[in-house]
Order: sequence, then C-alpha cells, then structure tokens
Amino acid sequence: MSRMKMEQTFETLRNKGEKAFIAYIMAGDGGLHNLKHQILSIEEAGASVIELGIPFSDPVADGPVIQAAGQRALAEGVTLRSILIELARIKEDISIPVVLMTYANPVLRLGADTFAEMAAQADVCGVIIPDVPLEEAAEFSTPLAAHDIAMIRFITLSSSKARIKEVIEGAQGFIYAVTVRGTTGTREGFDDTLYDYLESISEMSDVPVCAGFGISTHDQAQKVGSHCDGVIVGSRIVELLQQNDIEEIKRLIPRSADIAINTSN
Ligand SMILES: O=P(O)(O)OC[C@@H](O)[C@@H](O)c1c[nH]c2ccccc12
Repeated sequence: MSRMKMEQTFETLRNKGEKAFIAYIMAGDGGLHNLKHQILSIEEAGASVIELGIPFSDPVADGPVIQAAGQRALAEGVTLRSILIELARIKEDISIPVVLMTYANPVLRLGADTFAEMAAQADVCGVIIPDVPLEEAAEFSTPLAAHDIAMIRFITLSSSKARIKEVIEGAQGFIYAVTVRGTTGTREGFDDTLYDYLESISEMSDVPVCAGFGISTHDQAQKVGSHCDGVIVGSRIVELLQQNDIEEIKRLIPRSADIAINTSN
C-alpha cells in the first residue's frame, strides 16, 4: 500500500499531463490537534503529496521560516512518536500520500525499526532524512523497505555525473532535486543552468524527479515544474498556513489549465 500509493499518484498525474505539487508543512506548528485540519486544507487546495516535517532542535538544512516553525512545534511539545500516533489516528481521512521529512536523530532515538513500524501504521509512503548520506542509509532504508516505505534521495546542483547515476540507481518514490545552494527558503530567481540540470536528471531517471528549495510563487512552481515531474514548496506554505490563508495556497498551486496554456506557447 504505502510506496505504491505514491507511485500511483505520480502515474495518475503523468497520464493527465500534470505535475506533482508537494507541500511541506511542519507537524505540530499550531498544535498537533490542528494537523488533520491543516493536511485536509492543503489537500483540498490541490496539493498532490504532503511532506510532513518533524521538528528538531538542530535543523541544519532548514532556512529561517522552517526553523521558526520547528521551534513553535517543539514548544507545543510534539515529538516524532506523538506525530506518528496522531497520523495513524487520522490516516483514513487523508487521501494524498504523506512523506515524512525528519533528521536522523529523532529516528535513532525512537529506534529505526520502531520508526519504520509506526510509520507503516500511519500509512507513510516515504521518508526524507537530509542528514543521512547514501553511504549510511541502509540502517534506515532496510527497515523502511521491509514495510514498503520509500527512502527519498537527494541530488544537488553540485552532484557529479557519477554521483547522480549512483543516486538514481535504486531510487524510490521520487528524487528530490535541490534547486539552489544553501538552506531552504524563498529566492528571487534560479541559476540559468537549473532547467538543463533538471531535464538531464529526468532523462536518466525512471522514478519521478521533483525540484525543491526556493520556490515560492505560482509562476516559479509552473516554470520549474515544466522541466521535471513536480515541485516541492516549503517555506511559503508554512508562512501561509500560519496566516491561515488557504486561498493564497490555492493560487500558488498550478492547475492543469495553467499547464495547458504554458505548453501552447
Ligand atoms: O522551504 P523551501 O525553500 O520551499 O524548500 C522546501 C523545503 O523547505 C522542505 O522540503 C524541507 C524542509 N526542511 C528541509 C531540510 C532539508 C531538505 C528539505 C527540507
């Protein structure tokens, strides 16, 4: 069920000629009792996948907006365990795939086996652990694979061709292509080389390629998405969700009609 659900989502989108919109939110920001409402609002706004962040005290790859959201969530007292328990409770209400984004430390504290089991109970489809390099991933990916949960891998602008090949081989779920150097957060624009980079990865890869970091507007989402299988938006979603501005989240997500216009010119 778990990994397949996400594969099906991407296949359905591909058949319709649409791109995935992966919305990142910080679990527990606004209190865990709001998680269900937040996920359902974002689902209704048109997101295809939820990337659910786990708050952590030392989030090395997070930009200021996500860090602040993590601090608020920690102040609410939420933990990886309490998030997984809540997710298991509300899973029947959520239609779109959920991917967890956590640092290694909370997983190790819970135990990688327990984590995989609880994630499976919660219908989690994939897991992103940015501070675990490919070489050390087995400790996490083996128990996850036993529960059919994908471990999502990263490619960055500075990955060599050989490295890209290595990452693509055995990749599951989707590949997270990082669009900028540095931490998460909004950016004015992107490197000119970004689009060629995304297209060359997409050509090499059988699993979908989704681009994230620095995407904060509808136009950016549409433009970047037209060169790969989907986009990931974090900081902007976190901001809008904190303001409870679901209408603006709706406007951020490209519709199929926008894409049709895009390809006709
Ligand atoms: O916030 P941005 O720039 O839209 O980027 C997405 C990103 O926040 C999300 O995927 C994410 C949050 N924390 C991370 C840590 C590493 C990699 C990715 C992430």
